[in-house]
Amino acid sequence: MDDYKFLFKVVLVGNAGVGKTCLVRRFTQGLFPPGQGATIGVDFMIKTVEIDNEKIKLQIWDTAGQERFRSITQSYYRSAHALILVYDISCQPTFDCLPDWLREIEEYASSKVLRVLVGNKIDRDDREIPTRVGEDFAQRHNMYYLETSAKESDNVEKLFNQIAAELMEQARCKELPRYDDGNLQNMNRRTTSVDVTCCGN
Ligand SMILES: Nc1nc2c(ncn2[C@@H]2O[C@H](COP(=O)(O)OP(=O)(O)OP(=O)(O)O)[C@@H](O)[C@H]2O)c(=O)[nH]1
Repeated sequence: MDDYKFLFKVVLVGNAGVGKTCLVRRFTQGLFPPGQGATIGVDFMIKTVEIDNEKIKLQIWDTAGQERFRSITQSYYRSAHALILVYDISCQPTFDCLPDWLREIEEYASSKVLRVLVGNKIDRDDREIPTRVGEDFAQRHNMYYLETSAKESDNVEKLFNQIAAELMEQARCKELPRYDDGNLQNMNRRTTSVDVTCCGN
């Protein structure tokens, strides 16, 4: 029996190879897939989480980073409740492309979408983008910020659970709650609500 109270759509975007598929697989299946091939078009997975005794179903859309799939992936932005923009902390070009991704998001996503910037692969010792630089970028663009490792499972549960909690709170209160545990940094209060699919209504 599919007894969830909320259904939220979360879409991951970002350059090819930054680890979007690995983040999704880590969260939904608890594994770090070996020899992960590039995503073709769009893929999706489901996971139900429980927050404050409420079941929240997350429909997680994993988009291809490769340019040639861009027209397909753009069509998935519109219905997203949250967008996770991923870069690789050990690969400067993936960070340099963030403004291009933001332009895409602005053009194709809802203005109400919850936007989260994620610096992935923090297990690597060849970091090129300091945490502070990622945080600054997120703050300037009104995004949450979190660093993760899909490989080591660092902050992956936290990323999706915080998004679920935040969206649920927005859906309930029609505005952002006070956010004081510091888990997702650079929080800027938003006063918008999201259109939420809620099976209880
Ligand atoms: N060290 C390390 N490697 C990672 C991590 N996440 C992903 N990778 C590696 O990065 C490569 C690309 O991972 P994917 O998850 O396929 O990247 P993607 O963003 O989905 O790529 P596209 O599907 O082409 O858009 C793979 O070789 C992964 O093993 C991580 O947290 N740490």
